[in-house]
Amino acid sequence: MDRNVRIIGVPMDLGADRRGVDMGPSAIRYAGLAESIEGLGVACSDWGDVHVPRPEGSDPDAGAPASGTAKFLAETETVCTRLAHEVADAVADGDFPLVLGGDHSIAIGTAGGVSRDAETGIVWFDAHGDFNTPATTPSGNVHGMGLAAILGKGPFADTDWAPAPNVAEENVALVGLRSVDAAERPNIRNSDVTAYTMTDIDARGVTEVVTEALDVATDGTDGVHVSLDLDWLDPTEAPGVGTPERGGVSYREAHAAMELISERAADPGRLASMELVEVNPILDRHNQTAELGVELAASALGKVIL
Ligand SMILES: NC(=[NH2+])NCCC[C@H](N)C(=O)O
Ligand SMILES: [Mn+2]
Ligand SMILES: [Mn+2]
Repeated sequence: MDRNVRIIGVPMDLGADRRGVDMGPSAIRYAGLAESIEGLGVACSDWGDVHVPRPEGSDPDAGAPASGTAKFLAETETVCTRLAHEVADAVADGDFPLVLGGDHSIAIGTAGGVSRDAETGIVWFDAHGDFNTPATTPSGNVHGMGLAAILGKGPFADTDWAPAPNVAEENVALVGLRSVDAAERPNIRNSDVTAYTMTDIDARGVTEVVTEALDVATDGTDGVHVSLDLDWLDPTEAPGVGTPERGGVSYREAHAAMELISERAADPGRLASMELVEVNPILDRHNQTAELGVELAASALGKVIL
């Protein structure tokens, strides 16, 4: 990593059903994130947390579109707008934003900030598509809608805060899909994002799939945002997540993917930003999932075995 890393925490849990994911940033810091980055010879500064309102006293239906459901959408807008400013500031200062969630709804803020003045591709590592809209969501949870919001799908098209300013659908790759809701499936199929399921990884291996995903995200863009939902990994490796799904990638496959990202982190199409989301310490075992997040971030930022 050729830039200073700027850590930005977002203790957000309003986009998910399971409380506790708001403690993710603390758990990841406690697992030694800054020390691990500095150990690579990369300068690192921790800018603390973006303020997140408490759910108590908030009206979950405020801000929801006229048709459909999206819980705490008004608060999500506030948090993501703040985060987008923080991320855009970091980029303008020449720093590399490393965002710690929080639930995956915060990706709307990260993507909005990093793409403010730059064409940005996204590699979205996730068991889920996060491609629901308020019209198709089975849960009303915005963490299942983040990617659709970034791409301005459904009612998100009519908002000025959700669609990322410079992200083209053609430059978005989903990697590791294995849980897609029935009504979410056509949203993905009818879009121009490239989706790699676990079946693709079974058949072709993680190296080939991630190499191709990076081709998608770097083609004609200024940089790539890596959005890493820890439920991308198998729950045996990452038990501390709110929506675990069996059949995820292994520990070694995850490192292989991050090492590929690091190799491709040079201009053009360089690594622009990264986020670690969905770490829930209440559901974790001895902070295993937060520690894994730290390890994977280090691999993405240049850590090698030898
Ligand atoms: N970022 C996540 N963990 N998303 C899980 C989404 C689960 C489900 N598809 C929903 O929309 O409610
Ligand atoms: Mn997920
Ligand atoms: Mn997700």
